[in-house]
Amino acid sequence: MTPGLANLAEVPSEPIPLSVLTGFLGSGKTTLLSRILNVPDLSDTAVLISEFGAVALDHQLLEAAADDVVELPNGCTCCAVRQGLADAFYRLLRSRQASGRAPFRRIALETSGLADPGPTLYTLSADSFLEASLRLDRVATTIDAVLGEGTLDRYPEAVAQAAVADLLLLTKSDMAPVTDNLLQRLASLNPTAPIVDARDAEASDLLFGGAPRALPRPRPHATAVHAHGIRALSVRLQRPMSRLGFAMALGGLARDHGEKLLRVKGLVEFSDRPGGPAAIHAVQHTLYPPRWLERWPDSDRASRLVFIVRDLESDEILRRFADGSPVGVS
Ligand SMILES: Nc1nc2c(ncn2[C@@H]2O[C@H](COP(=O)(O)OP(=O)(O)OP(=O)(O)O)[C@@H](O)[C@H]2O)c(=O)[nH]1
Repeated sequence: MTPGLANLAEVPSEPIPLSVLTGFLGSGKTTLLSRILNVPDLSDTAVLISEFGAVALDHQLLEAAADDVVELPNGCTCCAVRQGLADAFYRLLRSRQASGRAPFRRIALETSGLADPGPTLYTLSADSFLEASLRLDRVATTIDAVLGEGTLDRYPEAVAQAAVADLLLLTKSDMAPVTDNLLQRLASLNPTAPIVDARDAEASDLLFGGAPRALPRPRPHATAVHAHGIRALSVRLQRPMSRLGFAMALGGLARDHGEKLLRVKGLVEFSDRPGGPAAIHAVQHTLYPPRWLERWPDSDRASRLVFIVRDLESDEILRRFADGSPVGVS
């Protein structure tokens, strides 16, 4: 953060819902965002747009009146540009406070089409002011119904975007029917996110608050093999692990193989923490604090994890979680 910016901004009394809209280049993010922002109930939404390339156009292409639009040119939201993202949030919140108006009711962040959302989420969780001021509503990822499969084959960025999503939004289904293969692929990459045909859904539910009607999920495929040596391994733990045992297993994996561990996501119950399961997230070397859930989201009560890895053997993962009697499907 730029020195001094924190002093000029106050934490709002209620955290502001923030949703991140990500998805590969040209997959329909800006088009969808325009549709969402045109919903009257979603007025007073601030928008941050992070665009790849020196010439930023998306804010001009956004055919909607957002309350405030901040453009982050050249915004591959990774590495050094992360600081720009934190500063942009500060500026947005501070200028609103300076205007004397109540805080924004919500904020939408459109990432660049090449961004790995992991570092973006890290930026938000690593800054205490932003963490207190914002509440992550969801990460929604647009998937092009026409080009999606090929894009997932060719671009690890697209795989990371799909894996990190809380909601997968299929776009362009007016151009071609959504194929079973694409659904299968998405279900394997991300076993928890509902898959929604954006065309059929209420725009007001897509990014904030509501839960849009999802398509039936196909069963994850037993052989989800991806290009570039990237593949997904689903692991079910048959016995609850202790928090320490789990932290050592996942932490050791991230320490020794972080660059091969593109994404870990899961729902895990611990032997020494009764109550609901924890949502587990890791991106490469970064492990996020577990988010405790009050209850399991569906009838499946098994602890389960998905590892998206590059050139990492399943056995190397499974042996670390031996205390949980893991069963892996890749
Ligand atoms: N037919 C059809 N075209 C769409 C749909 N969504 C987006 N498009 C078109 O696809 C093109 C790219 O859409 P954008 O919304 O700019 O995609 P984006 O993901 O914001 O693109 P980047 O900012 O480059 O990453 C535009 O020509 C849109 O009009 C859709 O659901 N149906």
